[in-house]
Amino acid sequence: MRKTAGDPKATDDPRLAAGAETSSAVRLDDVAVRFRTKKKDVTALQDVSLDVRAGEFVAIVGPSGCGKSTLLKLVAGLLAPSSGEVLLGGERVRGPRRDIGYVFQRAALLDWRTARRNILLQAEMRGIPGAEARARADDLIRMTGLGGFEDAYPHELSGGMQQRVALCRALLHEPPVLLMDEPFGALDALTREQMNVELNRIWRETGTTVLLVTHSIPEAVYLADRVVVMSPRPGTITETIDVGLPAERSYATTLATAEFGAATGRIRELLGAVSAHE
Ligand SMILES: Nc1ncnc2c1ncn2[C@@H]1O[C@H](COP(=O)(O)OP(=O)(O)OP(=O)(O)O)[C@@H](O)[C@H]1O
Repeated sequence: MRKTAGDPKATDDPRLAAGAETSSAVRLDDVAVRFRTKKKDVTALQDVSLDVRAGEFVAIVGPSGCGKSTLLKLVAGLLAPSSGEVLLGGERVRGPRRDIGYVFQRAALLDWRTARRNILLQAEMRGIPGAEARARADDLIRMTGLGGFEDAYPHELSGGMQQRVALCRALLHEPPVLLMDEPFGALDALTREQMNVELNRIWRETGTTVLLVTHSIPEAVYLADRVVVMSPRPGTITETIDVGLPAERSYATTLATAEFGAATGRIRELLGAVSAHE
């Protein structure tokens, strides 16, 4: 059951649109990934099964090299599983998917384009009509607090602002699924907190399903409905933790809740137990 602060029926949360609560947005069935290199074979993922509901926010944590990025690449169709099946919106993923948004640790903006034109690049690549794309870009610029910086070039923006531009670009085509690979890892602690608060709001406003890879346990618990904890390579899912917090979360209040303490404690225990065996 999705958690909301009040009566779910009384909200106009887009994530509660007809049927959205129960339908599967992303599904991995008994997936394994093996890489063959000249020197050795590496099993990156093994026995991974995961079902993410439409509108859900799932965070993935685990030790370095456990296959978190590999998992996102499978969902994006950038990589095929060695065995098992990956489904996006109920459809088997057979190649690169256009109906996703992807945000990486580095914003990867084009230096010679303004913030606005970096965002609109997504529309150009997809052939989204100009007027529609501009209106959507304006909405996103407002939503992410970039107003006033539309015409700035990347070097004139802070790291946090550059990541906001990358987020707008990833959301321009209204993807049902947003994949985020350690998107705030390069930001200072304060900016990272601000970005967490903004991402929580954007997630609620857009109704997008989010898969977030992060090395930060507090970030995972503050943002997610569920946190998937992975084991070292070959990456398997050790445990999935239901955070049990309402979707709308004030930062300071959330960090002081018993649910936040219990979830972060459990994840630390799992990851600690993992490193003790390494
Ligand atoms: N194209 C590839 N060829 C060979 N091995 C690969 C390839 N891509 C990933 N691997 C290996 O698969 C394993 C999982 O890599 P992946 O990048 O998914 O881990 P990760 O959990 O995201 O790591 P990190 O937290 O350090 O970013 C690693 O051992 C990595 O070296």
